[in-house]
Amino acid sequence: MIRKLFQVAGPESRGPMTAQFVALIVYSVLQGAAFVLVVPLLGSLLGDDPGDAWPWAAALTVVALATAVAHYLQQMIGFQVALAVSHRLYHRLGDHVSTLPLGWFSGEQVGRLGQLASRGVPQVRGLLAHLLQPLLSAVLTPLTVIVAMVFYDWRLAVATAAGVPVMYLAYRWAVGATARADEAVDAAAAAANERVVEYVRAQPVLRTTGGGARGRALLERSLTEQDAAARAQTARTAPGRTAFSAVVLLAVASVIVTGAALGLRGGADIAELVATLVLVVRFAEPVSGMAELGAGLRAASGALDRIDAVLSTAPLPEPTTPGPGPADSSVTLRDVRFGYDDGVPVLDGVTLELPARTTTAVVGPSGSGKTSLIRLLARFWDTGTGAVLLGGVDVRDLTGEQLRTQVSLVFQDVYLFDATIRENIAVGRPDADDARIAEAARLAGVDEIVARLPQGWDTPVGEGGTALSGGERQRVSLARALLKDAPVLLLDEATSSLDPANEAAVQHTLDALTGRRTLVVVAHRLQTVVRADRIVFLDGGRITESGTHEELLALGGRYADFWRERGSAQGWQLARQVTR
Ligand SMILES: Nc1ncnc2c1ncn2[C@@H]1O[C@H](COP(=O)(O)OP(=O)(O)OP(=O)(O)O)[C@@H](O)[C@H]1O
Repeated sequence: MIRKLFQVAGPESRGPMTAQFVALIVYSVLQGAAFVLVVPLLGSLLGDDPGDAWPWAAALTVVALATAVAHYLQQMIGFQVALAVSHRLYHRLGDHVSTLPLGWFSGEQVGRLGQLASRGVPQVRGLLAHLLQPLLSAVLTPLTVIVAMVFYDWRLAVATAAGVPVMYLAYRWAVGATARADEAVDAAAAAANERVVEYVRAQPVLRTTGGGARGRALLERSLTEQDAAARAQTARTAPGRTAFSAVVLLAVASVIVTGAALGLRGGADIAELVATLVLVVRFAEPVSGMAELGAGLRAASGALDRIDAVLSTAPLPEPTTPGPGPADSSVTLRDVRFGYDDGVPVLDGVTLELPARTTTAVVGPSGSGKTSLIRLLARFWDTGTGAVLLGGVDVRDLTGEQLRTQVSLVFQDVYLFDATIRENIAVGRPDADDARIAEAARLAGVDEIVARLPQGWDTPVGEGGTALSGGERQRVSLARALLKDAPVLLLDEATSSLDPANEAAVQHTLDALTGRRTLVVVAHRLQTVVRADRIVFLDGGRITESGTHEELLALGGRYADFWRERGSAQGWQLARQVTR
């Protein structure tokens, strides 16, 4: 865990963390030394001449003071290092995720990243600030004591050391049992949380369908399961903790018995023996404390693993120096094969030449790879084999900045910031003047939304844009893309916002851009499809038909089938073709 801590904290934190470890080691050894000095002190006090105790008392005072100073220093260093390292970790995570492929940012990853920021990094901070000291003291202080005991009575030292492996095994067992019980409690808590959120979110459905009682029963059941897991946790962890405490007590008792036997047989100095036994009892203190550290250490170790997993994710390779950049706004795919992590091919040998300033509609059944195709154009991922070229240059030879300048993308699931409409449009170009923002908004039909809202341009859109409808959000996103003014615009039309006002706005935008930009549109609107220079029909990751609307109708293939079946519909979805 300590190796991983150094690895995750990065080279800049290595120096301060080493200083913290040195301070911790010095403190733990001094603490052990202070315990050890009690032996000669007591030995002298109980011996023939108590006056011999003075030098030992002085030595103990000096070491005790040094221990107190070391304790203060290690605490101060620990807090400072913990703060600096957690601050650094936020930066490392932020810097690293900004180099990751856009495709990495799935909902699941974003959720995990949020958890890392809100809980994982603070857990690592807690490890540095609060857990390392008791952990190192639990190991180093007893070790110092055992080494020192060899000089007083090697037999007692051996008896004490013999208990260490047994205590270690008992500790592992106790911590293992706690870990398993905690996992069950965490899983039950997560399930109960999900149910609570689901119950709240599903209120409209539950009330309108009369399913309230059933929804509540599901919630009650998960809460009961959570209670049961918490009760089982106590039952499971109690034996381990009790066994560990018992083993520590037994180890101490066996040393006391050994000491007593040695004393009775006259093999040891009684005064030193009594003092050594006091030492053994103190030895048990930091060791017993270890049982309390298990849960915190496990949580911190899990957080380190998750942070390491993010930091180890390979970034998108980029050229270090910018090359010549795209010659024009043409788009080319050359025998592109691509699949996600599960290895199932999503695009299977796609070749396309889209000349500059043309409009291409990509259509096909759900799951045929349309969204994946346009996301590859924006380099969300790199192709498995084949190449994607913008203006004749492989996207892998473009710097991030060159790619961002060349391409704008309007997603289906538009994300708006919790800011005003104006700020949301200007997000990619904060320096844009009002006239340019107004022009982009007019082209995307946002001016009409603004006119309806009491606060106009300064209307806050709420978290994620919830104050606007899906279609309105997509229009704001379109205006944002227009303001950016990239030569290639990729648009994934939202099926969820096929209302006439939105359709007219999107069409207006596309008409205004036709012949001025290279447009690639995952199309769900008939208008977009019919007016495109070229329609590409994707099925099972392959281009099965390609041409103009008239050419594809004349071909009499799947596109023509669709046209005949749904030609009069406002919006459409193609069903996956079932082949037997
Ligand atoms: N991030 C992802 N990870 C794993 N698989 C994915 C991911 N995104 C899409 N897929 C899978 O890839 C295949 C193609 O998906 P894609 O979204 O490109 O299709 P589509 O034609 O745009 O579908 P739709 O019209 O329903 O949006 C589907 O089987 C989908 O489940």
